[in-house]
Amino acid sequence: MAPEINERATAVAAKMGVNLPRRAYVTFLAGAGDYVKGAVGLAQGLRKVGSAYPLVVAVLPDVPECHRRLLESQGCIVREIEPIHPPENQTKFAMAYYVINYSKLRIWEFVEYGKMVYLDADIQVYENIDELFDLPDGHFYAVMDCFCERTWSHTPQYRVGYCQQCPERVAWPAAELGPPPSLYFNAGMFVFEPSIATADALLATLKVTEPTPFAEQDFLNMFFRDIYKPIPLVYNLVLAMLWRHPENVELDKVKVVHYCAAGSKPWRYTGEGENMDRADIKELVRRWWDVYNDESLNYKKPAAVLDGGSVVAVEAERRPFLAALSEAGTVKYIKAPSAA
Ligand SMILES: O=c1ccn([C@@H]2O[C@H](COP(=O)(O)OP(=O)(O)O)[C@@H](O)[C@H]2O)c(=O)[nH]1
Ligand SMILES: OC[C@H]1O[C@H](O[C@@H]2[C@@H](O)[C@H](O)[C@@H](O)[C@H](O)[C@@H]2O)[C@H](O)[C@@H](O)[C@H]1O
Ligand SMILES: [Mn+2]
Repeated sequence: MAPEINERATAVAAKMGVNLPRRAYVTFLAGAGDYVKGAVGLAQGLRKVGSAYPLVVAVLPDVPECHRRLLESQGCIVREIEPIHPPENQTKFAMAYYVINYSKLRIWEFVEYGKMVYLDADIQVYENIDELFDLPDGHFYAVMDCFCERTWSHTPQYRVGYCQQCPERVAWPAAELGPPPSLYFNAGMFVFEPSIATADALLATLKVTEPTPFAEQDFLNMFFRDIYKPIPLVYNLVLAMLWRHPENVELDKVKVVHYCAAGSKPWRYTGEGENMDRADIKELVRRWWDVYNDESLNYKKPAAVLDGGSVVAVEAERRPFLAALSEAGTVKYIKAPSAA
């Protein structure tokens, strides 16, 4: 079912006193730069795989009007969020711009949705992953990260060569360093349940938590440690896995690709940078551009539009689902507007 119909079905069902669990994908956009291409590509990718749920884009105030209109023209639901700044301190973030990523935490306030799947804007979805919404409530689902890239050089695990992706390669030196680190997820993709109580607890805890190099990713790992459940790597292929742990990757089974390795953002890709001249990276970048450039994936206005609270369907697009609702008198068919 197209996301718009799903949205409207939920709205109509709610009017009938039936509460369908509202579900949506959500991404985060900051600044006036080129990450908007990532968000547009993600909207098209989700459409290409037939996702039943809409894409919400949480935008910081510095996202320009033209980028918001562009996202809406691609069927996205644009929601402005207030920035979140971490406590002042001298932390050197792994990437200076990571400081803006704390604002991602605002998505817990999107309580009009019962369950959401967060995806970074540098992620692309190549196979339908709607099944993630059916994972049992009460847990935080995400894919385990890798500690082998230089971005981890500040950590003890990097220094001793330990990685959770292959704990048998170098055993954790418990005698010297105490218990091994808990399972740690990449925060570019996760399944969560919005809640004001959780949003308040996140903000209150952040106020008294020292920022660390991986910013909100470190913070989320600390906050959700007790309910974190790893999900298969097919849901978030952190590109470095291709050269750090190829034995853990079956590329033809991967559903979601996360272009987070330095130099791999498709809209900035030049082929320069470590590992960027690999054939698999070139192919994944090409696939991203195939979706981004596919005009047939552009958003088409839905057949059913809300008109002052009731669902009005355009005759030309009589759809079984809407026809059923029209029997129930909840949908009124109107003549298809003549082509402008
Ligand atoms: O200038 C920026 C930088 C980051 N982001 C958002 O913040 C997310 C996290 O940053 P990034 O993906 O670059 O981090 P990485 O996964 O590469 O470490 C991005 O995917 C975007 O959704 C953004 O919108 N504008
Ligand atoms: O703000 C911290 C960011 O931390 C994560 O990115 C990292 C992490 O994956 C490392 O393991 C990689 O080595 C590194 O390349 C990559 O950038 C998230 O993808 C991103 O959404 C965001 O939370
Ligand atoms: Mn990312």
